[in-house]
Amino acid sequence: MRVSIIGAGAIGLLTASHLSFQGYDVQLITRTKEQAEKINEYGITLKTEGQSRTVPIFASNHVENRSFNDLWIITLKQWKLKEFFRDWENKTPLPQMLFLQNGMGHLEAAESFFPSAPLFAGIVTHGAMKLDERTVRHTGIGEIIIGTWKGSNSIPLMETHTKPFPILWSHDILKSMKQKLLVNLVVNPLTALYGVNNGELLTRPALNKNVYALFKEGIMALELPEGEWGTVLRVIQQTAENESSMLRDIKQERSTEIESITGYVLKLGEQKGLHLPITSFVHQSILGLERRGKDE
Ligand SMILES: NC(=O)C1=CN([C@@H]2O[C@H](COP(=O)(O)OP(=O)(O)OC[C@H]3O[C@@H](n4cnc5c(N)ncnc54)[C@H](OP(=O)(O)O)[C@@H]3O)[C@@H](O)[C@H]2O)C=CC1
Ligand SMILES: CC(C)(CO)C(=O)C(=O)O
Repeated sequence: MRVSIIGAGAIGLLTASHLSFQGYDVQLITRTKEQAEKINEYGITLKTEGQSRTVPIFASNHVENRSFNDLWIITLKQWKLKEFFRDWENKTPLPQMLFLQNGMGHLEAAESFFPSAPLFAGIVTHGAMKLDERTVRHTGIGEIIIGTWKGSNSIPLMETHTKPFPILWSHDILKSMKQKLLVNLVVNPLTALYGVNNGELLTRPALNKNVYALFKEGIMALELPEGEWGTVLRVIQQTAENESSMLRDIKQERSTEIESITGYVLKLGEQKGLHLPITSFVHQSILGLERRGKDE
């Protein structure tokens, strides 16, 4: 199967190297020509605990042989998706597309831009950190869960339960997305506000209380059961050493995905007439930090 991965950041590099190990014919689409040249010359180096493996991958800063691709995996940040949608709107034929973003709302947007393309939603519970243009560290072993969003029920990637890169198929992807949204609602803004790794949310008792308070608002808005606390704890433990993607964005003074995570939950709460003061507080706080680099 020929797979193009759009976006060579942490998740793009991680996914490209593992799919290549699994035997897929992978093409990686970078934003810059320089990054593509580096990857073509030296390959991708994947670092895990005590191990380092390099794999040759073909990279380019534009999509080549569009019609011969079986699948595109989009690993751009949420705020880059609009540009991607506009670039490919009204262009046919389009291959199957799998979106791996955190947050919600992007699949509805994709559907309106690509009404005839088969769309898949995916959630990622791995932790990954891009160390340089061609090197990624797998900081937490999780899984990728995929489900149909629109148009096709055939699995775009083979299901595999093998660690360190399991790919699982969900028949209720919306539920899986809500569960992941709950994790990101709690972990991402709090780690970004306190400047701590994911694991410290649990090991510092004072922070732990805030994690739980935010979780309570989240399950109310998303109509999820109290038992989801176990899911939140499991992902935090699996990615304990990881800096959340939002913490990294704040540190690097980039935009965050706050609107697709906390903003989405606040809108949902508003529609349901719910009072979500802690969610609202962290939303405003992240917006404040996000603007800091831009305004000063
Ligand atoms: N990292 C993690 O541990 C996890 C991340 N996720 C989610 O996965 C998604 C991706 O995150 P992550 O990989 O960390 O983000 P990164 O910022 O590391 O990667 C995004 C990549 O997209 C590239 N890009 C931007 N514009 C274009 C373009 N026009 N064409 C091609 N590439 C482009 C960026 O390039 P450049 O840097 O050159 O601008 C960057 O390399 C997010 O939604 C995130 O929330 C989910 C779970 C865990
Ligand atoms: C799973 C988790 C919380 C890993 O850090 C993540 O999704 C992120 O950082 O955005």
